[in-house]
Amino acid sequence: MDALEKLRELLPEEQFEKVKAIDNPELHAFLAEWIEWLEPSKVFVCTDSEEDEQYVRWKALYYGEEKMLETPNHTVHYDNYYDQARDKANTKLLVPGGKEIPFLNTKDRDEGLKEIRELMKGVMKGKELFICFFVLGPKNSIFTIPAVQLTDSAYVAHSEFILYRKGYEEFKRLGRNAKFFRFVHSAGELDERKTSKNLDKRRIYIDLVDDTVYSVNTQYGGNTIGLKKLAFRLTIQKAVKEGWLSEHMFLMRVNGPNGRKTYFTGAYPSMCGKTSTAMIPWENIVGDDLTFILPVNGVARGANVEKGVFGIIQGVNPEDDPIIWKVLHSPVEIIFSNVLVKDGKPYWNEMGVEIPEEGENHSGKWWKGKKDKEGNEIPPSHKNARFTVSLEHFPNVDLEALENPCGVEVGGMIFGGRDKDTWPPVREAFDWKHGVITMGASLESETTAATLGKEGVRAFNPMAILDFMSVPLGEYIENYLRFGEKLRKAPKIFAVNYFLRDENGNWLNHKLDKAVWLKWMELRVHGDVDAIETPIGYIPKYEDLARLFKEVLNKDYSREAYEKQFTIRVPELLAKIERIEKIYREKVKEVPEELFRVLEEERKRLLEAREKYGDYISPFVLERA
Ligand SMILES: Nc1nc2c(ncn2[C@@H]2O[C@H](COP(=O)(O)OP(=O)(O)O)[C@@H](O)[C@H]2O)c(=O)[nH]1
Ligand SMILES: C=C(OP(=O)(O)O)C(=O)O
Ligand SMILES: [Mn+2]
Repeated sequence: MDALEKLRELLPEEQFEKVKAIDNPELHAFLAEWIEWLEPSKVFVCTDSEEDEQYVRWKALYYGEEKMLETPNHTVHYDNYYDQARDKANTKLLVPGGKEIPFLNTKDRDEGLKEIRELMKGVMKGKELFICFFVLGPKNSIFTIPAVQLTDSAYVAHSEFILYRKGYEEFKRLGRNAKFFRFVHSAGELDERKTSKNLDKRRIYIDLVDDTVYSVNTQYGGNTIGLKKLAFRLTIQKAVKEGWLSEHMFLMRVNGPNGRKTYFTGAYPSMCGKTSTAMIPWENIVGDDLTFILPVNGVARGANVEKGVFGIIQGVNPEDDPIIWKVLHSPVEIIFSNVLVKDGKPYWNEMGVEIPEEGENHSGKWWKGKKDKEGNEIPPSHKNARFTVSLEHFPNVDLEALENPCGVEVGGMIFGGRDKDTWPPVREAFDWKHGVITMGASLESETTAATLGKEGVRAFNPMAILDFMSVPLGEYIENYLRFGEKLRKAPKIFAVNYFLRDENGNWLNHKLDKAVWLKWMELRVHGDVDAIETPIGYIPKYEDLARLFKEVLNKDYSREAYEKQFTIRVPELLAKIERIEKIYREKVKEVPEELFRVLEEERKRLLEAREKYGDYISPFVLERA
């Protein structure tokens, strides 16, 4: 029987007509196979209509995966107490023969498919299956990738409507030509709080052969929202094959002198400042998490893969994040997840206002001092609690850039992570290759609550992308290096570090200091200010930063603060090169030879500088040199 005939049997008339309207036999075969396998009691196919979106929103409430809050259009969703972050151990790339690839968590494809299919057999009995169509990147553009999501979680489908552009009409338009991604998700059996119950059987399997990702027995967005971190594995592979970049980067506009607009991308690991950088009130956000960068006529052009934000809520306060704060307190559509709720109002850690001493949170009924099974005190909200909201609601969104089918020209690319003692707050690479190798490929960052496991451990995390890497690292870096050669004028590369600490563990910078580094980088992209040459790149001159601190933050910036922050820390920098080199020599395969050459040159420059000036070199000393 052909797939369409089978679908006619499986679906009620009205739903069948919606899938039939898409002329794509491959899609029909995929849907027929999985509807039969999952055995849902009900199927709903979402078109791009407002009614269908409304239906999904309503179902999230009806099935109890979300609850209404006091403010209209606000809801709260809870994930299981032990399902609050990405599960790295159970996220696997399915590759034929189960080939081991350094740093990637692989599994034999046949075995993996067998296991996940068994876990999903009949898993939707008694549940409703939502079939949704979206696109990655702006519609009908050089960036567009269509995707279909199957899920029994109305919360997941609802989140996707907020975060991605609708794609039903796009599927209709593309017909048989659509090469599309597929996501199959089931939250599995739910407990009385409507959270996934069988966490021991939580699996996220990425089939790189069929561009399909399966996810089961989990609800946390990072594990389930197909178009976000699941699709990311597929797009990295695609980009490396086709010679472009798919990156874990924000995309933002920094406003220069006389109305000049310069676009920056920034790659920092999860929980290391992408959203809070892209949200700086006087600049403009285009995206906060995922960016596609294509070479177009010798220019790097970037576009946001998404149209919304799945942001970390802890620490959002009216002073540092006035725009997010305001949006979170306005009646636009928002899903709060894993926050504290009391009398219909959401609360979160470090929000800068008083928090009730009891209510409901990710642990169920909560009171101050409550402990979990492990004996740890449970804070009001989870560290990785989030808000989900469309970018259109932000007054600082650059809508033109967001929707431009050709994206925007990328002027600068930034790399950064949680580093307490090595990198200065901001510096510029000598050139593309130097930046890609000593900043991107050498990135390390302390682990955070965005993934399950121990926090605060310094970990190798090249381009902030290691958790999502789906090709051998050597190939990925090779593609990066070659990408720069396709450009007439490559973007400037910078590295930032917001997380320097002093001997007592205190931060050396305020959360908003990053706004000054951005203005400096914008000036550097256009050659408007000089800089100090150091062994590791160019750093700002004191005078320029002092002026910018005054102009941007109305703050005095002392010579002492500058000297402390921008001192070149030779021992730490040399130790880092050792670590990085060792990893690439011993663990990664087929590393481009130039990586070792560029690291060696950097080491030499550091050793020579140490000869002349000692271990800790003041920027003032280097300026005079
Ligand atoms: N100390 C310090 N913390 C920051 C800074 N920027 C962001 N954070 C915190 O880091 C966490 C993650 O930030 P976020 O921008 O959401 O990270 P993302 O996951 O990369 O988007 C939040 O708790 C922020 O409050 C900073 O400049 N300094
Ligand atoms: C969604 C995530 O992204 P980020 O923390 O980078 O915003 C995640 O890490 O699960
Ligand atoms: Mn973020």
